[in-house]
Amino acid sequence: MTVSGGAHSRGMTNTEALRLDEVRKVHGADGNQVVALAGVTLSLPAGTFTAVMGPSGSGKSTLLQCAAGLERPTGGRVFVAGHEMKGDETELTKFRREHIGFVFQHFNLLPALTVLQNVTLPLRLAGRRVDEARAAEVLRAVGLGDRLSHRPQELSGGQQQRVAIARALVASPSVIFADEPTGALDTRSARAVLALLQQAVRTYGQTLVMVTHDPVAAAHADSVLFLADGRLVGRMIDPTAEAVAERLTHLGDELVRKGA
Ligand SMILES: Nc1ncnc2c1ncn2[C@@H]1O[C@H](COP(=O)(O)OP(=O)(O)OP(=O)(O)O)[C@@H](O)[C@H]1O
Repeated sequence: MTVSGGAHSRGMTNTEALRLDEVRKVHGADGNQVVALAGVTLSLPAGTFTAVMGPSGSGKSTLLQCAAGLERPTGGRVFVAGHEMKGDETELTKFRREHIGFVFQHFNLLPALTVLQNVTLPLRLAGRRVDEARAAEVLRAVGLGDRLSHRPQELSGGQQQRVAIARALVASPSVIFADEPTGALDTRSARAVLALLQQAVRTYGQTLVMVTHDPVAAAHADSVLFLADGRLVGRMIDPTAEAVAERLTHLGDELVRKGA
């Protein structure tokens, strides 16, 4: 299946933020190979929020890693904001620093740095001008304006994840990739983080791709892509948690019937 996002329903521009052309990823050596991605083609417009779902082992993390330039595909091509992601490790690192933001399940904040320093670190690493006033403004927007000089361990899990979101937003990347961003949070903090991610897309026009196992989290996205056996097998626009859960159950049934 090929997925192509149309003009966005809220009237956003249809600039392409992410494109994958027949992306394949094979892990392991000859004789012991696992096909994690079996040729994925998709196009996501800028300013959209996309969730990626599928059974365990269906290739979600691999898709995210390849799309974000953290893993090299075995075949196919990845374009971010019209630029093909290619080159040696140094070029890829530079490309990621300029174009890609990350939000991880376990926040990945540096414990020795303050909240403000954590948020400005990607700009420093990229050799970009550090505008502390803007960083503080983004931290205020995520509800942490009074925590700038705190260390991550002085914050709750939900607050730490909001710092990580501010860190991703401050660099204005072409795409933010979030891997199970609410996986380590209680329900209430998860809801706040999801609302914030949604706001980043709706208010700032950020493009966001989120891997999740949770239909409630996926329902915050504009559309959900379903993966099975390393292939895109479906797409749902304007998802509800119930509809996503039902689609996932049927996906599981289909795989059981096929003997996967
Ligand atoms: N480094 C690796 N070496 C070998 N096989 C791998 C490697 N990484 C992933 N795989 C395999 O590739 C397939 C896809 O894995 P991936 O982690 O992308 O799935 P996933 O959908 O994210 O799973 P989960 O929901 O359990 O996190 C699986 O069969 C997995 O075992």
